[in-house]
Amino acid sequence: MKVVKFGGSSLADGEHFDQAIKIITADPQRRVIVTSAPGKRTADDTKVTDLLIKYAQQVIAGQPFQKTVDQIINRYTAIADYFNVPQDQLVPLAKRLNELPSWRFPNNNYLLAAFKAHGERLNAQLMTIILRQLGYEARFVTPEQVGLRVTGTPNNASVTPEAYSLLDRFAFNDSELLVFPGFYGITLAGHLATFSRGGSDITGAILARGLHAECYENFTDVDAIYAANPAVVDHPQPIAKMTYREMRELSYAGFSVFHDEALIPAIQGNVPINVKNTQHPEKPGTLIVPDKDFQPADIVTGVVSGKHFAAIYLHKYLLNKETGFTLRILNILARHNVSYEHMPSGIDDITIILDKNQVDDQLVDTICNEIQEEINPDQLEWIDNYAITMVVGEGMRNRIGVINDILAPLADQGIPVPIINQGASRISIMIGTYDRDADNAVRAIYHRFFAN
Ligand SMILES: Nc1ncnc2c1ncn2[C@@H]1O[C@H](COP(=O)(O)OP(=O)(O)O)[C@@H](O)[C@H]1O
Ligand SMILES: N[C@@H](CC(=O)OP(=O)(O)O)C(=O)O
Repeated sequence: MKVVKFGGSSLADGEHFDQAIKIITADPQRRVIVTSAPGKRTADDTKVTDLLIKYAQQVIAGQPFQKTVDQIINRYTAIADYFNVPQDQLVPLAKRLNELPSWRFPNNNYLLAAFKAHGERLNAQLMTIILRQLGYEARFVTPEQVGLRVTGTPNNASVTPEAYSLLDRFAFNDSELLVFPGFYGITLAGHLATFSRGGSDITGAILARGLHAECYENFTDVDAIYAANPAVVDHPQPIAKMTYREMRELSYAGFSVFHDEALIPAIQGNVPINVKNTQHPEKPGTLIVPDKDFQPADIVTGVVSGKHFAAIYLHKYLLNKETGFTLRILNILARHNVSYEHMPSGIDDITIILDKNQVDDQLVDTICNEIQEEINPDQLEWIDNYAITMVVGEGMRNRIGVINDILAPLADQGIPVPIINQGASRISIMIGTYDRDADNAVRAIYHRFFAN
């Protein structure tokens, strides 16, 4: 059995639905289908998830929202019309969307999550209606019904171990297609909570593990995962095969094509992932497999840059002699619920790199004030313009001199490298640059390793 997830770009309109249904029905192994919310139809279109966020914000602010609701309903109606679905079949979907403001939520974060979840929920319902109308035995299944329990914050949830024991007990028959909404689960108190943005990939992976799929097919809008983001490098080389670890490092650092957290259930369940293009399903796409099933042909598999980083830099003489110094700084971060990404250090210096989406200006000031007061460093800086470039490849493991091949093209281009972190992972090297240089750094490194 295969779990098949379609991204928002693959379910944006009737034609894309039609193509997705051709893919689903072409292979009898494709039995579990995960839907995203309708994505952008054109470059300047708005994703349904973003319309739902607008709807939630208007409700919270007490502003008029009917225009936004109509815009959302129109997206589903346009898809239904493509398949001549009778109007009355959409009435329950529109009713539910209209009723959301009357639901009770513990706070506005839960409200936002529940609104967002409906993009995928209504799309899964619509997909079920269309499949049935076309004569297939299809069942709409919700996270509530299978026990997809989550914890954490309502808009950044994580699956619980209990969800897997509940999924294990979920029964379905050989002839039916199951259609699940992606992106959300149910909290222990019974509220809807979403994963972080792009999180339908996570639902697909949870179901692939929980229902013991032989493969998780992730359909998107590119022929493969490329060795560099196609928005940065012209016609980058497709990656035929890579390991879970490589993909996790690459997606975390910026390969938005597959969510980094979606790798975890696949790793735990040992389920291979195949990323494929909805428009070209005959192409092999990219296969993501356990380390043991992979022999690297190249030194580097991918190069990626993320610009959403900042750093706290501290200098203090005899830092190396002080016990508990790092612990005290990390405690300050932990008090404010801030995690860190990398922490290169020297005898008198330490740089703590973090995802700056976690902090606002006020929190930066609070954290820096607390560090100054508790640690009293000789120098303390908040560096806001870091970008992190990750060079990733299982093939780097036992190679000597890879770092030279990475740094030489950067030096040729006059790109300064304030930070390097090598050794923490055997399959990646982190290069810190200033954000203005990030894309050039990716291009320079890519061309050095993939010139031919
Ligand atoms: N290395 C990469 N290889 C392929 N696509 C990438 C890469 N890095 C970023 N992307 C982007 O990811 C997009 C697909 O991801 P996403 O928009 O989340 O798709 P979906 O709507 O299918 O979930 C591609 O259109 C491409 O712009
Ligand atoms: N619709 C959600 C979740 C998701 O995974 O979407 P997509 O498959 O279009 O990346 C979002 O936009 O974040």
